[in-house]
Amino acid sequence: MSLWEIIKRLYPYVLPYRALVLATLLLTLVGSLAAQVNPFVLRYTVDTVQGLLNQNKGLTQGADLLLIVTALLLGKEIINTGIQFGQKFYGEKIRINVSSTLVRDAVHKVLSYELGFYSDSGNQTGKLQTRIDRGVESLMKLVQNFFIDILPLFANSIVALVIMFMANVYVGLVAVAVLPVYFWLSYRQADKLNGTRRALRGLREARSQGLVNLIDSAVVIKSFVREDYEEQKQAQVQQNLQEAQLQTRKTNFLYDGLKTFTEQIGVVLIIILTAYLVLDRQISIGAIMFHILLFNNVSAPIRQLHRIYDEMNDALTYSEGFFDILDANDAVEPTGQLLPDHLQGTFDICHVDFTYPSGTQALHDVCLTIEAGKTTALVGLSGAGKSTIINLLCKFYAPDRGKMLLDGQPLADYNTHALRQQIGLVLQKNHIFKGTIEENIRYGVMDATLDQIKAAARQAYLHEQILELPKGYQSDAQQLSGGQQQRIAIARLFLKNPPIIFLDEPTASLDAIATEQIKNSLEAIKQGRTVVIISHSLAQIVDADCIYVMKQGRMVESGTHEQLYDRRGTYREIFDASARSLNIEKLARVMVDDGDEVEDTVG
Ligand SMILES: Nc1ncnc2c1ncn2[C@@H]1O[C@H](COP(=O)(O)OP(=O)(O)OP(=O)(O)O)[C@@H](O)[C@H]1O
Repeated sequence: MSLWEIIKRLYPYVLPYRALVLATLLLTLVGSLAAQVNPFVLRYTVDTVQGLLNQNKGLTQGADLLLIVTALLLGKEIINTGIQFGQKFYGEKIRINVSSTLVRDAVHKVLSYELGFYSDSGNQTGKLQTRIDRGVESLMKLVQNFFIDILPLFANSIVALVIMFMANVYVGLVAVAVLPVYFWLSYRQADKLNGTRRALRGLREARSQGLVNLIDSAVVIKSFVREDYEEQKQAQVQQNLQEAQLQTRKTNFLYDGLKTFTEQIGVVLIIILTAYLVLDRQISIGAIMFHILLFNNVSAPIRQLHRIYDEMNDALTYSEGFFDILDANDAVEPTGQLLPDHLQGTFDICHVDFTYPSGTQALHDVCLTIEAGKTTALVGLSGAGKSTIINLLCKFYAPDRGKMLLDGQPLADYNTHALRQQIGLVLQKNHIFKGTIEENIRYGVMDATLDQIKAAARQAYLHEQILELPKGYQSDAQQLSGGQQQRIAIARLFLKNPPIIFLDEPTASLDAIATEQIKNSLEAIKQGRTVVIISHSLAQIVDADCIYVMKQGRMVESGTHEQLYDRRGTYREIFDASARSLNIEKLARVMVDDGDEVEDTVG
């Protein structure tokens, strides 16, 4: 991305603050004029003092001069303070406002993208965050540099140079002659440092990320006694950081020294030339200080040049990745117009193929019907493609080929948000937001009352456990056990109360008692709704109205439990393996010996 392209992209963001921009530019102009007051005052002072001395006049006659000079310098300083404040404040205001609009836009865009966007290798959680942070940070450095460094410093420099030329062309030429050397040194410095600041930041992030990972992985590290290994890994990162820091410092000290040396050569040349001109009676003695101070103003921005150049490079590098996020219009979730007002809830899936963005083909020519008001179970070994079917039914992804209909209408035609309002989804591992239990359950219906939340928690067999916590519903939800978090997700479902329910291993992390309780609760909510359930637990699927069996992305069998059992195919294989793993024969014998009803338990 070129600098011009970046400016064009930033233009609409800066446009609403054009009044501020104009005010900043005006202040810059006034500030650059005010910065030249000192040389004039000093020249006037030296020349007047010299005149007084020549006339053998002393302190009494010079008192007026001191008063005038004091008033001038103080007045200028007061004005300058105001100008600098205004300039920095307005510059910062533009920067802060533009940066928050950029972040808002990025968040809005990211939320509007389909799931496939997040699974792209460059967009995974941490990377996306880094791209947004770095992009905005570097763009804002550019805006800040422009208003706070580049504009004021260069305006000062140009005004000072013009004044030098106007006062004396030869002195002006000497000042200009030093500049190319100065520019060249700054360019070399920036070139040497090119990327090192970026590398340094990367290493610092790696170090702090490493520490975070250490804490997250503490249990595994300790259980495998890998403390020494992890320490060495961290030490290596620290060593790289140390070397990069030293290298940066060395380059900076060297080039800063060379630049100061060049500047001093400029000062010496100006002193020699102006002294010669004074002795030749071409200019007054005050002009020596006058030119030296002006030269100082000319060289000031160039001292910052290598930093500005480097930060500009950063903006060029990172802004591209950031604007890519804003521009990923292909990834925006497609949304249909059809409103699912009177849904029956019959899904027809015909000859569907689906491939994840990573290239894994998860479904091959899949056909199934999910009948309205009935419970359909999906069974199959790990990786068979069961969850993928739910992903497609929720419109998280679109199929590569084949038809997907809901109540006879293409699923793609339904308004995505309205459709998802009608669907309740409970997964094997459910996300719990940072916040209280109440807030987490409320996610199901944002304006639910506390009583409604409690009722949902009761249905999910969570209420009693919440009451035992010191802070009750205000406890931190992320501190709950896996099983309790699962019940929060189920409570969200009860609160939302949708006509279509997808359950992907809903009781996976629950203990036996909780599983039984939740199973009963889910039985109640299933009534009259379209339910799709995925479960490795036989107890959850044997009662389903229809069971579909999947193998390696294909639908291989379907029917009721009894039909599939008799067929002695894949379902029977899975069923027998599950029975063996549960040691069901022994359990049954124990229960028979105990005189219990076996049939109820074995199903
Ligand atoms: N987000 C994803 N990106 C890429 N590939 C994926 C993604 N999710 C699943 N897959 C792949 O798709 C295939 C089907 O996965 P899916 O999760 O649908 O299986 P499943 O039958 O639900 O398995 P399990 O019972 O273990 O949950 C697998 O090969 C899996 O690796």
